[in-house]
Amino acid sequence: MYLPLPTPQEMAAWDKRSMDDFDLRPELLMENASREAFSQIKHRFADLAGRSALLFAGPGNNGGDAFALARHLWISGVKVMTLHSKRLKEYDGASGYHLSVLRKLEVPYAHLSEYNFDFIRDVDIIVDGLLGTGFTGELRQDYVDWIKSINKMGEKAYVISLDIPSGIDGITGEPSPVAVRADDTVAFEEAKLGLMQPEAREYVGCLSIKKIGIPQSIKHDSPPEHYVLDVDILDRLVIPRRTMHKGEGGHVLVLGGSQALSGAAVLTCLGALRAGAGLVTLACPADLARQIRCGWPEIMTIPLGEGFDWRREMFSQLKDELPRFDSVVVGPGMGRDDDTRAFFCDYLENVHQRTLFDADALYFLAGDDSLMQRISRSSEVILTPHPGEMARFFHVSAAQINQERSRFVREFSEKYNVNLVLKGASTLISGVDRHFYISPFATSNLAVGGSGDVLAGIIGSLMAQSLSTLDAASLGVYWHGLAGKDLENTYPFRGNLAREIADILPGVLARYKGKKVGDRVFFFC
Ligand SMILES: NC(=O)C1=CN([C@@H]2O[C@H](COP(=O)(O)OP(=O)(O)OC[C@H]3O[C@@H](n4cnc5c(N)ncnc54)[C@H](O)[C@@H]3O)[C@@H](O)[C@H]2O)[C@@H](O)CC1
Ligand SMILES: Nc1ncnc2c1ncn2[C@@H]1O[C@H](COP(=O)(O)OP(=O)(O)O)[C@@H](O)[C@H]1O
Ligand SMILES: [K+]
Repeated sequence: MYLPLPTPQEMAAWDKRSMDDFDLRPELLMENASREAFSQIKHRFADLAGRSALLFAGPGNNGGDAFALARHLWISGVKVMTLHSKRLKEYDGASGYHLSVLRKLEVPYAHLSEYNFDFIRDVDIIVDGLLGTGFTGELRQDYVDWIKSINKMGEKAYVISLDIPSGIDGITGEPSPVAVRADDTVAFEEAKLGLMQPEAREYVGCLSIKKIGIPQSIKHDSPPEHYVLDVDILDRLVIPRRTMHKGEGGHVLVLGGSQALSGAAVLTCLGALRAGAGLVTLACPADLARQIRCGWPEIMTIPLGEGFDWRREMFSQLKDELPRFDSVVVGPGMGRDDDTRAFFCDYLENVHQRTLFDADALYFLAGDDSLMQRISRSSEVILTPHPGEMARFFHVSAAQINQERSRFVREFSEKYNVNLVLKGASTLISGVDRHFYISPFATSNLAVGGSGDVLAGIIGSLMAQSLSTLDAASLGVYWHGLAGKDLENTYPFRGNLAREIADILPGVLARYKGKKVGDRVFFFC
């Protein structure tokens, strides 16, 4: 449901405790790691004998993984050349041990700085064991050159990165300044946080997570801060009882829409209905409600006041009705004028405890901290900003938010203690439990106007179906991402409508729920 995403520091602490508390020798963990990488290569090449492999071994334990892997390839009849970044005598510990075995087997090796890549004609397999979780800062120039050579040769060869593509920052996922472009990355024990960041996507290739024997109790005692959502989050949705009635599906109230932006509110309602809400009611200015009712018979409406504009006094019409709804989504297409703001302020005085704030509601909240104070520490409310909306809370640009997504989300959570969904590729969710949950999906098919309105409807619907707010957010973000990914098949060049995201929700759920994907991160190819 939630796969751990340790930072390099968290991972190093687990490694250390395995050795200190359980006497697990690093040579053993390295052997396990290399065997897992070996089985991934075997999965790609039916017959390994006679193939050629070039292994890049860096100065640390990542290099040691490459030495151990070189042995497995050699024994399988692969023509192996191992390139090491340090002088042979400088290798010690587990890496030194695996190197010594390699030398006894007389596996060919050469010092990287003395090796001329011009001699390489064709190579089948390139192993990137240059740098793993011990990589920090910017790459040294010789590493930049080696990585560029790997990428050049990789245009015609299969490239596998051990643990993480060399050059990728283990936290931010950014190439620093270049990184290996892998076909496969085999992450040892757990995927490192950087691998899930959008910046890392084009380098990681297919990601698989392979256990190397770190005791569960260690991970349990020192859990990481970040997790990635996995496909079995869909199991939170149970098959509906045949005898259920619509009231059991939950009743969502949407407060949104304005003359210029009626579509946003409709898309939210549609998202809620397609995500299984039994009933969806849209409350909006009366003339707008009349228009929407004509086109959308499935959406119930509460026409407020008269005309097309929101007014403060309209809230009195709604106030006593609020308790009959199971959740409320407020903001999509609502508009930002002063009268709308006044209505919104009145709503905040009487806020439904299961409220999702999106779009224009976020605009009002970001502009006035006293409004945020009214909902802060409400464990069941949720805010769903995109980076631009998040930026307003911090008086920075959307680009700055995207550069340090976790930091801003952490600061927001510490200040207000509410649930938050920071949208965009690799959407980040933070619950009042202070953990971070990352969506594995980066897909341009979701980057279309109205897509976020649909998401708000999905999460609102799940909140109305009695999931906890955090589960509703996690499941909603995953389901929405899955729909976007599925649309890639039909619309590889985009062009899908936001309403199509909503329309395929029940279908993708039926197709993917319960699907076993083993140790491969779903759709991370
Ligand atoms: N017990 C363990 O610690 C295990 C570690 N394993 C492997 O070991 C890796 C971590 O090993 P290490 O901690 O030795 O780290 P690395 O193998 O990533 O190497 C770290 C070394 O890289 C060099 N380096 C760091 N930043 C650099 C930069 N900007 N430019 C050039 N060189 C730089 C430094 O010499 C540093 O000592 C993991 O990613 C994994 O592949 C696995 O073998 C499993 C067990
Ligand atoms: N490249 C992408 N990969 C994954 N999800 C994306 C991507 N681009 C946009 N999204 C998702 O699409 C939705 C867009 O929401 P938003 O920006 O609020 O749009 P709108 O206001 O038009 O509805 C969000 O859920 C966001 O996470
Ligand atoms: K690597």
